[in-house]
Amino acid sequence: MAISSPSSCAVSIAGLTKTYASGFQALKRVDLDIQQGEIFALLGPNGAGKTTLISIVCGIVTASSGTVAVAGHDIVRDYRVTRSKIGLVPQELSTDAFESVWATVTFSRGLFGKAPDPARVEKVLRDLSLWDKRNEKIMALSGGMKRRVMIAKALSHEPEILFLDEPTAGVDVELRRDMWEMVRQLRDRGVTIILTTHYIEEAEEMADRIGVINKGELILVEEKATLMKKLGKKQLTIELDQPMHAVPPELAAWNLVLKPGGHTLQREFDAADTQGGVAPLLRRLGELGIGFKDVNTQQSSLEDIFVSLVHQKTHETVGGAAAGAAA
Ligand SMILES: Nc1ncnc2c1ncn2[C@@H]1O[C@H](COP(=O)(O)OP(=O)(O)OP(=O)(O)O)[C@@H](O)[C@H]1O
Repeated sequence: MAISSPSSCAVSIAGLTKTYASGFQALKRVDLDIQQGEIFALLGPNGAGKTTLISIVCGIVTASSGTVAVAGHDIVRDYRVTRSKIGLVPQELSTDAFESVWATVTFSRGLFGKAPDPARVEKVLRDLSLWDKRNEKIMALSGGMKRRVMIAKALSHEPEILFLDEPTAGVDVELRRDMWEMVRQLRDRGVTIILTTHYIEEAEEMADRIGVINKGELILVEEKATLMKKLGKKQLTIELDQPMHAVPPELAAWNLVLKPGGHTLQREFDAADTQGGVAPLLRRLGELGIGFKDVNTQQSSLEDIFVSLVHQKTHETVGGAAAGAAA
């Protein structure tokens, strides 16, 4: 039976908690809706609960409380339906080393009760540049190729939702780019993508929306562009012709910082403030006869934002105690 949730929701998570048998609480009342066709990146430090969250949605780990619906179907009551809609590329490469690429991907499709479809398997292998390797045993493949096989397995039954747990951990730059391209193509075909990553650059490059999880709590969910705008900072740097001893009082309104040596003035402002008062400041410098050689602005990256968010939260909640306790 379908749960009443907006039809555009690929995954709807409500009040989800998980306490492992050890007594460790890995998830604390997580609420999250993932829209159909979006790329959602889940960021968080080691041990934050990302894999636990994904594993619950995929039916590998049982929740302690709360509900999850996949395309409107409850993952416990309608587990057959929900599992057939999901593909999971796990963090660890786990597949039969002695099987051929072709056999293992074909077998994965069968696991979901889908009729054999060699044309479909061929397409998946070709899309992932694995076609030439189809008859090779998995153990003979490089780490990057094995990772592609894991993706091929996850796609073999044509899932609507693909979970990628650390898809590019330990892969080289070229394969990472290829995988990003492949993920975008899947999204363009309507597949919803949920990925976890430690590479903030990956989230910055790919995600439509970003969720940040820390110590089992979802501390933020935001459109990437909004997040960068809202929390991002810009820094204006002015390289002076002549060093100065102090910021002239006429420039007080701009809160400039004079760097040691007196050659550089800096000003930080919100990224949402597109002007940042730069033009009036430069005009004022001209009026005061202060010459400059160079002016540049830098925007903080998602990485800066992420680090400051998690750092801030850690200090708020545990008063500076060490994060990421061992299992
Ligand atoms: N089976 C288990 N029993 C007890 N604790 C567990 C179990 N599995 C995970 N944990 C703990 O739950 C917490 C969250 O783990 P999880 O693997 O979900 O984190 P993660 O965000 O995916 O981390 P990483 O980025 O390191 O993969 C960790 O502290 C982990 O040690």
